[in-house]
Amino acid sequence: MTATTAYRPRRSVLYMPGSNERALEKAKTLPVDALILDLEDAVAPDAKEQARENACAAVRSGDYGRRELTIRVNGIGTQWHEDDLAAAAAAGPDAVVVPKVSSAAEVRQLVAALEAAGAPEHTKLWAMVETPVAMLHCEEIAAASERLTVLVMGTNDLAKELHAEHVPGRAPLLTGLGLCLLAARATGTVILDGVFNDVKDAEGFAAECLQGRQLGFDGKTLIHPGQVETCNATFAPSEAQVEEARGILAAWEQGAGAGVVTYNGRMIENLHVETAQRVLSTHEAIAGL
Ligand SMILES: CC(C)(COP(=O)(O)OP(=O)(O)OC[C@H]1O[C@@H](n2cnc3c(N)ncnc32)[C@H](O)[C@@H]1OP(=O)(O)O)[C@@H](O)C(=O)NCCC(=O)NCCSC(=O)C[C@H](O)C(=O)O
Ligand SMILES: [Mg+2]
Repeated sequence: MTATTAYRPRRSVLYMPGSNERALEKAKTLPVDALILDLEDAVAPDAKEQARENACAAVRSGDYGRRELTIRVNGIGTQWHEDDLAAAAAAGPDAVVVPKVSSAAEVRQLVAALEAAGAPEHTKLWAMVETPVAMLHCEEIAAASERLTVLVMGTNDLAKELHAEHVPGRAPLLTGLGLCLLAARATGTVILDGVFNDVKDAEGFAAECLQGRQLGFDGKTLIHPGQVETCNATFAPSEAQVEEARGILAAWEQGAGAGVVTYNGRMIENLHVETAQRVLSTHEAIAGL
């Protein structure tokens, strides 16, 4: 397994249309870990250029504080892609998010284009995986470049491509989600769950956040400010998890040198200690925000 870089909280990652100036303004006040200023599906064709200008101006403004700021460009092969990519690279966001990436060759092409456009070193590539072909090549995609740091699930496109339905529990999508999770963990890449479309269904949203965390996602992409709080709480270790992690580490230290100890009657080996350390470093990173 590739070494994972230092943990940065990406519990809540909110999309907003680059054309929606009110949303761009509101985002400055929201407790999100990251923002995706969208130029793709949320923006009508006649608003694409204005959205591009707004998104690049937002990045240059420096007004978004600790929030990671990214721009989602239109996909490879669209009439807007090259101009979007060049403008985003020049603005220098934390990442350029590219939809519908389907191969390692595309990742290398995108990285070369970012470099040719003079993107600063800190501007990473986030690849959206949202088609069957991407699911089947996800490990190669994730491993194709060190500049690619995050995989983002596109569950609306995936459902469309599969001819699947959006149902509670997401059974039709689980194979694709699982393949991408395997690829992310095998390559040390961060992975974000897809969006939940019904902004009024708080219960359904909470259930899907919990499922995403249990599956192993690092965070979830969102479409509405009303989804942020639940998402942040779900993707942070709970007090009980933090207490348990501390207890495991204490039990391990007391058993100094033993290959196995018990905590609350359960077997603890070094792999459980690593999980406990990860829980605590996640907790500390979130507390430090
Ligand atoms: C879904 C929405 C269209 C709903 O909009 P609206 O009905 O206007 O929401 P509200 O009236 O409840 O809004 C209340 C206030 O919050 C602000 N707001 C709303 N949404 C956002 C947002 N995303 N970011 C920031 N601020 C937001 C409103 O401006 C109101 O502010 P105020 O008046 O000052 O109180 C809308 O939420 C929306 O457009 N969401 C984002 C849609 C989007 O970006 N979609 C693209 C990504 S999803 C996707 O495609 C993933 C993937 O590719 C896949 O395939 O799955
Ligand atoms: Mg999509």
